[in-house]
Amino acid sequence: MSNGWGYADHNGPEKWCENFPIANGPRQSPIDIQPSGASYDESLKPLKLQYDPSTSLDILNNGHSFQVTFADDDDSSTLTEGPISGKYRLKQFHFHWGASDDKGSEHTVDGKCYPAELHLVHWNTEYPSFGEAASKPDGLAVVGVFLEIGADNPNLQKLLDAMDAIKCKGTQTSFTNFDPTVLLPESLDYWTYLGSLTTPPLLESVSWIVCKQSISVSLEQMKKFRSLLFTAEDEEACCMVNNYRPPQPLKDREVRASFK
Ligand SMILES: Cc1ccn(O)c(=O)c1
Ligand SMILES: [Zn+2]
Repeated sequence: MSNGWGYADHNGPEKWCENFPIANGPRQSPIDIQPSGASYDESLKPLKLQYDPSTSLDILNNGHSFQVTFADDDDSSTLTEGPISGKYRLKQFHFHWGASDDKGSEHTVDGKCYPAELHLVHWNTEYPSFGEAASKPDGLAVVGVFLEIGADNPNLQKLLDAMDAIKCKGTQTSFTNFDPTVLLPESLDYWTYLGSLTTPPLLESVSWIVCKQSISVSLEQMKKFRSLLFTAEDEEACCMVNNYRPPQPLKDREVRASFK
């Protein structure tokens, strides 16, 4: 396809259903989380995130976001407990953000948008690979963390410093010895529901785990996110902003809370 999917009017979220009809499926993401409609489930366990910094490999501009990819050939970096059963391996994390501070997150809370949202993507080791897991209803688990405008967040700085090397689509650079734990909020209280990838192919294989507490990002740091480009070096430059899918219908799903 000449113009693959993206976030512009001609290839953005409103058009994805043309090539990915599951876009109108029963368990699509993101959603608007309404805390008053979420049911506290005392059987939900605390999240257990055990990451080994030596598994971080590189940082890449893939033309939709920037992502840090991890070695996932053993159980060095895993998510267990929480709402899931079994063990899920960390594959990558990436962000979604807006052109201005009033939008950018994918999930919203009672309609509130955050300027950005972090996704930590894990796959179920019941299956042989990420690719296999991505097509199974319990194949993936993504931890979402909201970013809120506030104080400069020193834990984002290593990511921001790498951005000059990945300005254009298709560029990547080594990104080693990074522990994603530093990106998590103090409290790991969460909402959880069954959903999908928020980008094509929009597969309905994700157990979503959205943290109630946000982490901070400064206005200057957000400007750095917005300095990335959707486009390759030899194309007309287009700023990487508004790379988020809006909330989708909840349909016949419940959202559970790990906290009262
Ligand atoms: C696997 C996957 C792909 C895209 N996005 O946005 C996600 O959050 C997770
Ligand atoms: Zn995402």
